[in-house]
Order: sequence, then C-alpha cells, then structure tokens
Amino acid sequence: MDPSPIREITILPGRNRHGEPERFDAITIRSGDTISIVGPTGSGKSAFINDIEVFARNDTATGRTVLVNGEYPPEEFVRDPAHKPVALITQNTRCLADLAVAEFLSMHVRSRRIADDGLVERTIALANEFTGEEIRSGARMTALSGGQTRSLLVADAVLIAAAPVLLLDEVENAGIFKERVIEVLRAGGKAVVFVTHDPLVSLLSARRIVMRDGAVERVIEPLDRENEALREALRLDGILRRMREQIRAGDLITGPVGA
Ligand SMILES: Nc1ncnc2c1ncn2[C@@H]1O[C@H](COP(=O)(O)OP(=O)(O)OP(=O)(O)O)[C@@H](O)[C@H]1O
Repeated sequence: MDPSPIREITILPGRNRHGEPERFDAITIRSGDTISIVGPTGSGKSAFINDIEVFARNDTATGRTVLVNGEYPPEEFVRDPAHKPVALITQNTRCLADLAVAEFLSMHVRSRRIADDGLVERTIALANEFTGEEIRSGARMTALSGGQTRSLLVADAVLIAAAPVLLLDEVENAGIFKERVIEVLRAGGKAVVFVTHDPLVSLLSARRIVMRDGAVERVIEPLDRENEALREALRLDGILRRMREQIRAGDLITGPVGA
C-alpha cells in the first residue's frame, strides 16, 4: 500500500557548528511553497536540504529532525526510491546510463508501472521549456550538457517521479530558465527548496531561510515588500540572458543594452 500523501514536512531545530541550539521553533513546508536557502559559503545551506533528503532524525551533523505530517516518516519514504517523496538535484547530479534520452525516460516510466504513452515526450518537452539548448529524444544521456541534464532531471522529477517536494542545490548557474522552473513547480503544487546564491531565485521565492555557522539564523517572509527589487532583478536578468545568448552566438554586443 502507498504511504499516505504528504501534507507537510516539518524541520525541527538542531545545533550550529559550535553545538549551540538553533533558535527557530519549526519550519513547515507545504505544497506550493517556494523557499530559498541563502547564506555565505560553508554556512550550512546544503546540509539543511540534505537533512530533508535523508529525513534526519537527530542523526546528521546538524542534529535536526524532519517529520512528515507531524510524524517520523515511514521507512519507504526514506529507503524506497519509488516512494521517496523528495527529489534532490544538485550541480553534481550526473547520469551514468549510456542510453538515449527517450530510452532512459521510458525505463523510468516502466519501472514505476505508469501506463501513459505520451509521458516521455511530455517530459522532454517540459525539460526544453527549462533550457535554451534543445534536448532531442535520440541524444545520449551522457552527452547532455550540465544545464540539459538538470533540466531533464527536474522535468523527470515533476512528471515521472511525481515527487511532491523538490530540493534544488544551486542548479541555476548552468543554463536553466529559473523563472520558468519556478512557475511550473508552483502551478503544479510542488514544494520547492532552492539552495541559491542567485538574487532573482531568492526574490522569486516566498520565504527565505538565512544560514550562518551551520544554523538557521532567520526566516524571512517578505510578502510584497520586495516587489520593486523583484521587478528590477527580472529586468536585469533579461538583459544578462540576452547578452549571454549573443555572446554564445559569437556576436559583438553593440548599441543600447537596457531595452
Ligand atoms: N550545524 C552543523 N554542525 C556541524 N557541521 C555542519 C553544520 N552545518 C553544516 N555543517 C558542515 O559544514 C560544512 C559546510 O556546510 P555546507 O556544505 O552545507 O555549506 P553551504 O552553505 O552549502 O556551502 P556552499 O555555499 O559553499 O555550497 C559541511 O561539511 C557540513 O556537513
């Protein structure tokens, strides 16, 4: 029998790097939530999402505990990839299967016993909404670029694994359209937690967790107080995106850039 659906994931405080207790009560993640984890290098951002990925029970370096629907999660959530409700995608996520993209996805569809003929094509189409470099169904998985691989794995996590919670560890640096990813995840009722150094991703998230010294230092919910900053970040991101494309295409960038 399938474990009951996830309503919420709760993170209970642990300790900072010096063994002192963290000063938050509990952080709850629900469907549709967008959360960014920010803070200096080495402040414990990845450790925070790794605690969620492994459903920590005071058994990791941070001493945090992660509950599902207010209880310790069932064993399948932790051990069985087919039931795991959390998908973690990092910059280092690589695919070792030497298969064509469509074969790889079909294998995943079959292993989950999903009867849906168009699912593989829809997954590739969704991945192509996330990346500017088109992924073709016949391409080898091992030949995809970093941005293509992560776009495909996000699309796979959304449509085939159907994970309700996505943890994305600094995936934005490598050729992914972050706005589109956030839009799709939000519309699909996913909860998404980003570890990020990118101001736009942080501003697009509804909540921001600030890490320092291995601990959660603050949880910020800006509501609409950052709307102006968000508008500006979107404008600047658009300029940078166009420049990146022109540079990649070998063009010389002349004339006004702010249009
Ligand atoms: N509360 C803690 N107690 C003890 N060790 C911790 C704690 N939090 C994080 N660490 C350890 O500190 C190191 C750095 O943490 P982490 O990789 O999570 O930082 P980060 O903010 O993701 O850094 P970067 O921005 O460079 O990716 C890791 O080895 C991690 O296991």
